[in-house]
Amino acid sequence: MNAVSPIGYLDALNSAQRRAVTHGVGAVTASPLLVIAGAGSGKTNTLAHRVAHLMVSGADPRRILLMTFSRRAAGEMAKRVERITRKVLGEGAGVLTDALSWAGTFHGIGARLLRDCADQLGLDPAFTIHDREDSADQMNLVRHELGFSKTETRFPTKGTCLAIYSRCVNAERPIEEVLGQSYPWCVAWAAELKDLFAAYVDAKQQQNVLDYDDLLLYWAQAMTDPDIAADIGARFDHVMVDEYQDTNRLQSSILLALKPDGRGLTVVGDDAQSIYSFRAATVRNILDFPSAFVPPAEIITLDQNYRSTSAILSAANAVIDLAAERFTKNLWTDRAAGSQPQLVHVRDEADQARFIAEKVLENREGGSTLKQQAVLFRASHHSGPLEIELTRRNIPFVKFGGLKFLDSAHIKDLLALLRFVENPRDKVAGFRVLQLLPGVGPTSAQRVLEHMAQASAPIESLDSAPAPPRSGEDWGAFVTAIGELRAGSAGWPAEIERARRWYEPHLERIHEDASTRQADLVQLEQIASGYPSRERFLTELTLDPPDTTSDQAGVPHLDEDYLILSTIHSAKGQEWKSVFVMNTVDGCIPIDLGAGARDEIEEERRLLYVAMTRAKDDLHLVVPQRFFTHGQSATGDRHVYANRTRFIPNALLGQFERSAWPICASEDTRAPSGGPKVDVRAKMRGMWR
Ligand SMILES: Nc1ncnc2c1ncn2[C@@H]1O[C@H](COP(=O)(O)OP(=O)(O)OP(=O)(O)O)[C@@H](O)[C@H]1O
Repeated sequence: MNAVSPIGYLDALNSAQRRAVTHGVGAVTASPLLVIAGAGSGKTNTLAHRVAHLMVSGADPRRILLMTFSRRAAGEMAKRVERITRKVLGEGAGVLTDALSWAGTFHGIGARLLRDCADQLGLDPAFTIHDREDSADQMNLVRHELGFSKTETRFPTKGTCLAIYSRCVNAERPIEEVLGQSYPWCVAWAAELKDLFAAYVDAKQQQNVLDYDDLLLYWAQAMTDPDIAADIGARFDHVMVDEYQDTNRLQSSILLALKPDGRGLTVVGDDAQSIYSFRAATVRNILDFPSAFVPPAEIITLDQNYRSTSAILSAANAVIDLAAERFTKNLWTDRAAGSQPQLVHVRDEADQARFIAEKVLENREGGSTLKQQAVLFRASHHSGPLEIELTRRNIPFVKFGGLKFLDSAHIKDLLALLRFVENPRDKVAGFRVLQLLPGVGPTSAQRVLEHMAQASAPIESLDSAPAPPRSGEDWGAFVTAIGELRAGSAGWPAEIERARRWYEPHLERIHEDASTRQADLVQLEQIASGYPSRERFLTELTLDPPDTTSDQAGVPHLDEDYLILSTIHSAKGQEWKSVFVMNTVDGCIPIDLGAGARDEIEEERRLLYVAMTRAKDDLHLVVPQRFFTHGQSATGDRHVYANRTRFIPNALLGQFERSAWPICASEDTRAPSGGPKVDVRAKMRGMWR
């Protein structure tokens, strides 16, 4: 055992943090706790200490449920817990933290519990999970079958249908209300949409697939049975939820059903950072939490910010102070003032890109690595011109929140194959895989799937399936490969290599750039080796796909230096020495919104606040004055003028230092000249006289 006193590891915490960490520890069961943790106030640190402290004080790690916003956050939390626990228990800490197996996202935990309790719920535990794109494809199939794709006036698209469905489910609100408030142009289709959703649910059940929403919906439904709720609730002594401001109604119902009296329940969040209402998250969850219990939950507020200089914090406070409704009080810091955040006016997006690239290099000359700097933007496509500029100058960067690694066609193909093997009734996966074979189109794929659907052993039935007419030898190779994969003879993760060997000839036939894509497949194989089974791999990857290739692969990039580009949403929970916020103009932040969307405007304000509070030492908000309009030729020069974001009105300008780039004397600052020094015209005339 280490010489540190058992409680010494809590000395570095401030008193509010320490109260949050030790709340109820040692009592038979802790009363419910809400930690309101402002930006940079050490929320993650505090939660990690609480988990460690519980374990050090004798709590069974297998009975701790920790739910975070992303899988990455769960992983980071587990590492921190281990570091802290190690200080007290030395080497023995590893055993404890390894046993902390119930750490993950709401959806991931839901999937595990549903498989565990499948027989009680009438579910087949081999269900597969559809990601958003698969779900939209499934919705489209049903929409087509019901004849809605051929209506005279245009029926909502598959994406809109899925969004409406998802909103109803997650917000636990009737369709009429959702349509009236968020999709008024679809109100006339309410009856058809209900039929569509009913058929969509049937199709998923026939195929034994669950979509993202089902993971929460089925879990919540399961919890309405008192015996099942008691059984699941009794598995955990402590339930902790991070980023509670970004949970939805369904998640809060689940939580309250897990621990109806709130004992052992801790939620942590910040209402000022609630930015996921488009996924039906509601800030009401955090506000209503204390009064859900009798006696009400204890509230501990963390309001000391350790991250930012006081000049940055003061500007961020001023921005959020203008919010219509707010519950946390302003943060304070004892960090030095530092320089004021800069509002930098540039001519257009091209200048914005040049400015950022130059400044980033200048910072690097000054001793900051690229990784200590981040460029944040509201929408993924905003970074286009910057990506070009960085590439041109050879400045390496990694982008978060853009096109996901797993969205590429070849990765989706290979995953669909594995999913089809896992659950041969999964039509969306089957449809995709079969059409990889030469000569197989939707009709012959459909015929094979129907044949399989009628068989009790679908994969085995492939032997007697009608071979698609033009698939030739590839059909036999496909049936053999899929049979071997299903039998699992190679074992996991070796079987992914078998899958890849089957897929590679098709990859080469379908894609011209097959060799670059092959490298991704090898990388996928590496990622797969980090999971214990095919089922876990597919589940976790579908639920929380890596943002970028390097996000998962990590290791080869660790020593390299690169600039971070990120959407504001994906920057949540992170911090950098220098932060640049692009396009700080109306129309970008707030993003273009219809009139009357007050709640959405408020959320945009919080987004700017989240972006600003990511900065430790310096912050630049860049304001391009004009934007080229889309839909014109490359040489066209139509543009629109932009205004500084409404979230920084004139009254707040004192919080910022303003400048223009490139630096040139503007007209009104040029010194009056007192008339021309040389009368050139007179000289010219004099030449000939
Ligand atoms: N008691 C403390 N003493 C010194 N530094 C601390 C303390 N608590 C936290 N910090 C530091 O403050 C910074 C912010 O902490 P952390 O990332 O946990 O904040 P957070 O509350 O999760 O932030 P956000 O909600 O904005 O993402 C980190 O650099 C962390 O090391």
